[in-house]
Amino acid sequence: MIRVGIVGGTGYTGVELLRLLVNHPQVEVAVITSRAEEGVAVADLYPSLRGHLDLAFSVPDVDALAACDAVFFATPHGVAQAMMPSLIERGVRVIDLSADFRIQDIAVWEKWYAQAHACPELVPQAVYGLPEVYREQIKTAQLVACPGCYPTATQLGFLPLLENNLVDASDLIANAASGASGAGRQAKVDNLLTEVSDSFKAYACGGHRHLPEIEQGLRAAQPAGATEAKLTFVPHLLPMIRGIHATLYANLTDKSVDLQALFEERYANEPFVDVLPAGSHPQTRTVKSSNMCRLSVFNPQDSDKVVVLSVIDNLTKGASGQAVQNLNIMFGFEETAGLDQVALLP
Ligand SMILES: NC(=O)C1=CN([C@@H]2O[C@H](COP(=O)(O)OP(=O)(O)OC[C@H]3O[C@@H](n4cnc5c(N)ncnc54)[C@H](OP(=O)(O)O)[C@@H]3O)[C@@H](O)[C@H]2O)C=CC1
Ligand SMILES: CC(=O)N[C@@H](CCC(=O)OP(=O)(O)O)C(=O)O
Repeated sequence: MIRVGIVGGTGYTGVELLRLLVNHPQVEVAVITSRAEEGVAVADLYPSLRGHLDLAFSVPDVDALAACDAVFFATPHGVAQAMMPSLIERGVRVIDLSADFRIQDIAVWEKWYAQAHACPELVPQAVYGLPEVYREQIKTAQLVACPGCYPTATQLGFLPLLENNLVDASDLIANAASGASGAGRQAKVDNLLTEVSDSFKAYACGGHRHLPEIEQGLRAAQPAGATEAKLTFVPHLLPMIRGIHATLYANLTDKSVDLQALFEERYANEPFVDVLPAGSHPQTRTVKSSNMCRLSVFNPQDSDKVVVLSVIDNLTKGASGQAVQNLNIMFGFEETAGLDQVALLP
């Protein structure tokens, strides 16, 4: 049994972590922080957890967190980097759900997040928490930077094509649509029911902060000498609570490959990636509240285009579920421990 702490327990990813961890056989949630809700019982704020967790929110305290085996940060960007040196120094293993340690080039991070990075010296030791690529490094990592939600759906869809240099990497396109919980729990007019429901829009078409993260991951997957991956990424807001649907496009440079077999073989041993039978279209509701990514691959009209469809739950495989998957890998637990929920349907 390990003791874990969660910094930032009142947001959507915080409560999603709790939903998963209260059923984890090897984890005790020992500390959960909120400055605004200090002293409030978790089950009073989130009655869904009544009977599952007898713990109150406390203000973040380094000594209390350092007494844990692992600490999750489910906080806005900028928070984890400020507390990280004192936890790392004291030997705690940290899983950061925010963007603080995802991007290796500090200048790129500072440009997209419009702030100075508080501890650039720890960035090189952060392991990017996409188990389908970095499982071996995650096993021994002290600091894991969990991928963003759009980057998870997009990278899993493009990886088999880029790893095998089968497409023109200089012209990749991702149209991805997210449910409103992707924007977090803070009340914003843009996310009111009356604003989101019964409508559909693109946003951040001129540039979204997940673009450099996705390109970094895609480039790392390419074989030496391949044309550098460049992506046009357009996020959209869907009138639903959870889920991401990414539609990915690329031009094939090698048409001789059996795309269905390629994808099936790439993910054959992955517990949380499901390649659907040829011709199937994945739906977000088939992954809702589960840690699965479901993919399908098409070569429409036998053209030179490949289209990949990729769905995840932004709060589970896109955030807290993937964070628990990383915890399991780091501590040598069964990778699926606490994560075997079947999607909620309808
Ligand atoms: N929503 C999603 O689908 C996804 C979110 N993420 C990322 O996960 C992180 C958490 O997102 P989300 O769950 O939406 O929650 P929020 O970003 O709304 O963060 C909420 C939590 O952080 C705490 N917090 C805020 N500021 C500070 C601070 N300065 N020091 C300590 N604690 C602080 C808040 O508690 P209090 O202020 O009371 O202390 C609250 O519990 C973000 O970085 C987000 O980008 C990643 C993937 C997907
Ligand atoms: C719908 C919506 O607003 N989505 C958010 C996703 C951000 C997110 O979750 O950011 P990280 O994964 O980097 O933490 C957005 O586009 O800003």
